[in-house]
Amino acid sequence: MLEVLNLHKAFGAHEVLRGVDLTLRPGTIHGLVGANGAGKTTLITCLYGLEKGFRGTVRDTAGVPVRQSTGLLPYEPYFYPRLTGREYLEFCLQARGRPVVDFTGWNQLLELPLDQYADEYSAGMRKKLALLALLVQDFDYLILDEPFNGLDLEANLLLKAVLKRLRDRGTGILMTSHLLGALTETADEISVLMAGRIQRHYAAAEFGTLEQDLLDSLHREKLGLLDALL
Ligand SMILES: Nc1ncnc2c1ncn2[C@@H]1O[C@H](COP(=O)(O)OP(=O)(O)OP(=O)(O)O)[C@@H](O)[C@H]1O
Repeated sequence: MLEVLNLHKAFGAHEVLRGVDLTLRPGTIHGLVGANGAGKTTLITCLYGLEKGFRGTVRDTAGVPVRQSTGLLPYEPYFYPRLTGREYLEFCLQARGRPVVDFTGWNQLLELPLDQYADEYSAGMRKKLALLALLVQDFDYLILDEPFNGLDLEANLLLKAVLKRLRDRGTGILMTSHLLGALTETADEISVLMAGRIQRHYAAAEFGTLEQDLLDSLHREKLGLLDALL
């Protein structure tokens, strides 16, 4: 299980995370929602060890380093210039000391031009390539920052099916999304990050309440303001 306990992170005087507790169990899809700037990406980068200077505990309870057991899909995947899609995939595998496998099967699904330079891909193709690099490896956990963003309709549908299958095979998946429908269709639980903490945690049976809660707060705060403007 991946475990985050009492996580605090500040950028200068700005306290972004103020005691976040979160767990990611194997065979579970855990959705993370929160407003723009709530700290979702910060939480993920702390969890993955890309951010320094945080307080609190971040660990895989199996005693394995998180980066070893876990694959990360960053919000904006980065590719080195003059590396083809295929070379990028090979690089990802070799960097982890894994044998280079045949990408044909997975790429029949994603249909990427693997022999073109990855830094010349469109935004959606870049996201697909970064996903492909995770799918060809066998991670215990996946952390996906906005995985549906930029994907075309077919890839969106495909990704939902892939995530459910991985979950059923035991992978633990933490993902952020602003598309509530994508989360409620796939996730087993959803946490809401607000004011630096997990304000509420919803089990699948309570997802209807989550939508209603968000709608209620929107009606109360923003739609009231809109009434005054239009
Ligand atoms: N390197 C940084 N230096 C200073 N402030 C930062 C840095 N990274 C993030 N922040 C701030 O931390 C806060 C949380 O940012 P973060 O990217 O984690 O939010 P988010 O929930 O992922 O937002 P979004 O939904 O827009 O992607 C924001 O106020 C942001 O400006």
